[in-house]
Amino acid sequence: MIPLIHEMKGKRIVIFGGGDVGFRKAAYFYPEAEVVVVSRRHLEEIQRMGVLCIEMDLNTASEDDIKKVIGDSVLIVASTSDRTLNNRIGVFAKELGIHFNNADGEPGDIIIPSKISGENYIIAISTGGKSPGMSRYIRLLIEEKCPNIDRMIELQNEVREYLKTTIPEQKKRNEILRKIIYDDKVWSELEINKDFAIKYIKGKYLQ
Ligand SMILES: C[C@@]1(CC(=O)O)c2cc3[nH]c(cc4nc(cc5[nH]c(cc(n2)[C@H]1CCC(=O)O)[C@@](C)(CC(=O)O)[C@@H]5CCC(=O)O)C(CC(=O)O)=C4CCC(=O)O)c(CCC(=O)O)c3CC(=O)O
Ligand SMILES: NC(=O)C1=CN([C@@H]2O[C@H](COP(=O)(O)OP(=O)(O)OC[C@H]3O[C@@H](n4cnc5c(N)ncnc54)[C@H](O)[C@@H]3O)[C@@H](O)[C@H]2O)C=CC1
Repeated sequence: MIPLIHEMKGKRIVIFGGGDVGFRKAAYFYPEAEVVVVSRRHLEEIQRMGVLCIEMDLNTASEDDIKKVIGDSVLIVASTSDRTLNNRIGVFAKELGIHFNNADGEPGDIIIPSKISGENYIIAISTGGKSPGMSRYIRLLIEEKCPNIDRMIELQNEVREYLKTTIPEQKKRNEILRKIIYDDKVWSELEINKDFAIKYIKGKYLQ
């Protein structure tokens, strides 16, 4: 499996199953994507979040009914509490050539990872389905150890642009930028705010 960052703006995603897991998956994609949740019952949290809720018993619904709600979606997620049903939806997805994620049952071709994101970055973590609990653990570890990633990226961007105008050798620029990332004092100043860190960097690295 290969991780990709996918533009989902305006794309339709259909989630089957409106329970806790369906809610988590819907919240993962909405509001960037258009999300439809098809289920016998929908949690109140799902009804309130602004996604389209379609009530349907998937045991009695015909193949046609199900394919109609799938429509021109780019991704189908099965998150009902019935494995056989999830797998059946997976078969339809394959027939229609649409990406498929299975919360429980035969794995589809898409895994939903743990995600850490800020304004300037996205980190996705997966264990290939072997231990979702570990994906969550690793996410919490990174969040705790690296709380100021966004600020460091902004700072690197500023210093980087400045260095391009003052130091012609790429290797030398690279060296300074790397030293800044590995300098604990930069991180502790960033914790207060970016201006403090810039002041420190100017004194130490940009003379
Ligand atoms: C394959 C996958 C399918 C998919 O794409 O959904 C899948 C499948 C299953 N998860 C199960 C259980 C748990 N899932 C979590 C948590 C998360 N699960 C997520 C993704 C995935 N889960 C995909 C693989 C991800 C990867 O590759 O690592 C996360 C990342 C994203 C999200 O779902 O939002 C989210 C963490 C978000 C975060 O906090 O960062 C916890 C932890 C907890 O809740 O504390 C537990 C209990 C502990 C445990 O089991 O580890 C079971 C039931 C097993 C059983 O019956 O016992 C199945 C079904 C099965 O395994 O058959
Ligand atoms: N991928 C993941 O991250 C995780 C997956 N799971 C698995 O995901 C599955 C769902 O878990 P929960 O959301 O907690 O269950 P839940 O019981 O809260 O929700 C199941 C939903 O499926 C709907 N549903 C069931 N049969 C239906 C039918 N015939 N027609 C229409 N709708 C139907 C129900 O109305 C309900 O909204 C479970 O099998 C669980 O083991 C559990 C934890 C994490």
